[in-house]
Amino acid sequence: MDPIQLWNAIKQELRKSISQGFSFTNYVDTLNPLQLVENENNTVTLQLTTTYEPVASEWLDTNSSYYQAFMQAAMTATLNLTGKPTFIIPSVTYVSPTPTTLFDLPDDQKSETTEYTKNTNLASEFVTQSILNPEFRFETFVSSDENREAYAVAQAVADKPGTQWNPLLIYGGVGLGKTHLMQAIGNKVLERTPNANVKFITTEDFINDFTEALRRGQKETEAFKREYRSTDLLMVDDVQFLAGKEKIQEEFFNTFNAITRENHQIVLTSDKLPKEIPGLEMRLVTRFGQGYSANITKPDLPTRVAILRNKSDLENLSIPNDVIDEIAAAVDTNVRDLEGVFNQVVGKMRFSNVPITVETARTILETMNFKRQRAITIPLIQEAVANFFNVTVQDLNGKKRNKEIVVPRQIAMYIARELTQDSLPQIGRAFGGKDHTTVMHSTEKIENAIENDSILAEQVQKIREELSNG
Ligand SMILES: Nc1ncnc2c1ncn2[C@@H]1O[C@H](COP(=O)(O)OP(=O)(O)OP(=O)(O)O)[C@@H](O)[C@H]1O
Repeated sequence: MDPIQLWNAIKQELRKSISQGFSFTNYVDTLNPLQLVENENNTVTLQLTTTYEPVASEWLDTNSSYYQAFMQAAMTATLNLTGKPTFIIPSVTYVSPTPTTLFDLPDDQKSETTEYTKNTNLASEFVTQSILNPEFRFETFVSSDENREAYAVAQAVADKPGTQWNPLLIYGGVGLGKTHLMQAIGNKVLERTPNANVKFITTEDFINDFTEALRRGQKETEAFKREYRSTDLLMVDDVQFLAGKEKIQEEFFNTFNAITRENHQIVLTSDKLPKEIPGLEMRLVTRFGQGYSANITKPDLPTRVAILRNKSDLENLSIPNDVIDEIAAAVDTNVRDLEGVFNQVVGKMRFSNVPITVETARTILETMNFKRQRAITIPLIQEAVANFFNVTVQDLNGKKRNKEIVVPRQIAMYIARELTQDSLPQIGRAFGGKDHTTVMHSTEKIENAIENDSILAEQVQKIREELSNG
């Protein structure tokens, strides 16, 4: 097979699964076929090159949607070309372009890349380049009760960065849309002010960049500082990973101060409130809390249905309502999982002739280990804890202060915090209208006690198992 002919056939297939515009232009059209290499295990590697480093790193990730889409497309393309599907593996290598950064591209190519966040002209080559996902916009985010506050304040920040809500901290469990909302701010700011110095990075990038700068010496450390501190909008994902890293926290603190001093904007995400992150220095806890902290919780069933419907409309697909209901009812973990199942269903629609019915959806759900399962709710936790300690649910929700009741109540609150997405005030209300500070105090107490009390740790574990076994 000729690599160029093969690549063109694969590209044609990829056009159907990778959204047109930015994604296709950057992640597919910028690749050039080099050669085909046959491997020992009957697979063939298609070597491709790109002059964009971020594109190459995205293709390195075998879990990325581009990589997955490629595998499917290659099967169909080889089937069309040769009559039998062949297992083709993409291998994308970065080659240095003559113009050295995306921003040195000729003007006619610049417009295609404007959605890349612009780093400063000073961009040191070891500092992580920031890329925004162009699909993470306010328009593609389904706003519901669980994220309404975060959505509203994110829009306010995008409209007037560096004014009132600084920093904005978006916190909540995995896969609930924190990064999406954060990048929506970046995309909006860049749309209005294309020259703004907007930087999106993960906490891990910050740690790696700083460590690398230190390793390289003083000049590079200065360059690192200049680059990070001169941003107009700095977005840092997953700041809980700063925990326990003193030197990094010090640098982060200084970066934070330098940016906010200039009235430039910082947006952070975290899996919990800063004061609940063990090993985060008090001065950072205070700084992170000085702007606005907005929580995102797990979407309920109607929201999950709305998210799937929205995705299906955006991609111009006609997925039957009962299929959407089936998926939404079974996948109650987070939006990322919901999208994972949705993509499988879309893949089935595109690559096989099987009609998408509730039955097909169920098979997909089963292979992905999702079945209509009972969600762990606060009432279920209360019931399990009450049975375990031989007290009543009324006791847990009441006001009695004797140890036999107080400890199970604290354990129930602790497990509710751990296994549900409910916020502290929601948990407080479910326990007979207790204040959120009582819930916080109780969960901290159990969290600390568990470390030294193996009996307590075992009791909590048994209740967890009881709950997950249903
Ligand atoms: N309300 C929503 N509307 C539309 N899409 C959503 C919504 N919430 C999440 N998503 C989608 O779900 C996926 C996961 O979201 P995202 O990456 O923002 O999660 P996260 O909270 O940052 O997770 P993590 O903590 O694991 O980084 C993304 O593809 C995002 O677009």
